[in-house]
Amino acid sequence: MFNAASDNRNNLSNLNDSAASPLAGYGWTAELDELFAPFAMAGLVAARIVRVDRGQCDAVLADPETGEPRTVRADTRQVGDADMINCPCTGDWAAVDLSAGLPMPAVVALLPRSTAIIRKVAGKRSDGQVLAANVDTVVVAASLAAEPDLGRIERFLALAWESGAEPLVALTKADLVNDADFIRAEVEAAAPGVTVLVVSAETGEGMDVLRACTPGTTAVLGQSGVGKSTLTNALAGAEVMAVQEARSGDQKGRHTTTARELVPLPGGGVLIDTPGLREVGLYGGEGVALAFADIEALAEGCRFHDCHHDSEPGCAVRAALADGSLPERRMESYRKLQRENDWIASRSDARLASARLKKWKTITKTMRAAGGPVKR
Ligand SMILES: Nc1nc2c(ncn2[C@@H]2O[C@H](COP(=O)(O)OP(=O)(O)OP(=O)(O)O)[C@@H](O)[C@H]2O)c(=O)[nH]1
Ligand SMILES: [Zn+2]
Repeated sequence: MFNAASDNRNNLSNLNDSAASPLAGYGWTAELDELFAPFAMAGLVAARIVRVDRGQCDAVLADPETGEPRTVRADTRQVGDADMINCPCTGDWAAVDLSAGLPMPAVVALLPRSTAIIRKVAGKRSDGQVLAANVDTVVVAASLAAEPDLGRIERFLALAWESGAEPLVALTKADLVNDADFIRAEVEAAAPGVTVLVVSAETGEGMDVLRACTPGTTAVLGQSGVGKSTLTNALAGAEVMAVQEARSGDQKGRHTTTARELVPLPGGGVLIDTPGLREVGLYGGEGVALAFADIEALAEGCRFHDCHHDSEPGCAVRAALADGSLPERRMESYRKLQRENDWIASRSDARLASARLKKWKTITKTMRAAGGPVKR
């Protein structure tokens, strides 16, 4: 006899198959096939989160009826978490319950992330916030139309390295300057091990190389007005993101992108456009060391392995500063970001300790209410 339920499950597992999956264009992989298998068995559907709002999200999934990618609005309250880092975000892979009877589809689980771009939230608090998940390449966009802010680029790169994704710098609006190569060399010195591309969405310069450098999932980070949305539109070959109206003079304009959006690209891969970030606080980790790999390598040559590069004899870092091969500006930037990282690390310890204390208090309270630990 025809068994609708098992037939439906077969369909679902076919749809979730990496190569055949309609979500292949959204970054679905064989590894995700495996991770998702238990959820597929439970009749849940795999989806990629395109954007999040309060308690809800837009997620793209393979429609079980048509097999075509479809965007659904889904409730995310079941996967909400007190720690913002664990909350759903753009780029997350999710298990969605499409069962009839629910007021709307619901996200019931998030799959483990391969990478995550995390910043410290703005202001004095030390909490982390995920900007995008499961990203392969982070494009740090900076405009050639203004003096390059190397410190800011270094900060974005530290964040990018820390995410686990591959960083890349795109210097935008090349059509507005004549000395792009000079600026590129300056930026390259502040970005060891990172490809620095010169692009113009206006003339198309460098866009093919950028396209070739960004397979899989790419997130674009950068200040407001550097042309992130324009890049996204150029790569998507369509007006998917609203672009600012040019403001005369500074080429900066007002803030337009308000949400992180995941956009499929015609040649494969997806792009996550992010709103221009005013504050990009670091959230600890190895990102700073990776972004300043040149200084870390110099420090290997210091006489003392715990050299602070202050007044110790035989300091290779100070020697490089003295002969000019390491710019003072870069050294100061390194120290500043390191201090920031240390501060966040001390705060995380404090936070963990207080969370543990709270948990302990609840346990003791429960035990007391129950008449103390059971004695045998
Ligand atoms: N000449 C020139 N102008 C560009 C280029 N790319 C972007 N612009 C202009 O720069 C301005 C800002 O572009 P957006 O793409 O909105 O910048 P954004 O980084 O997305 O800004 P937010 O959404 O606020 O974060 C707009 O007026 C664009 O037309 C380019 O390659 N050449
Ligand atoms: Zn030293």
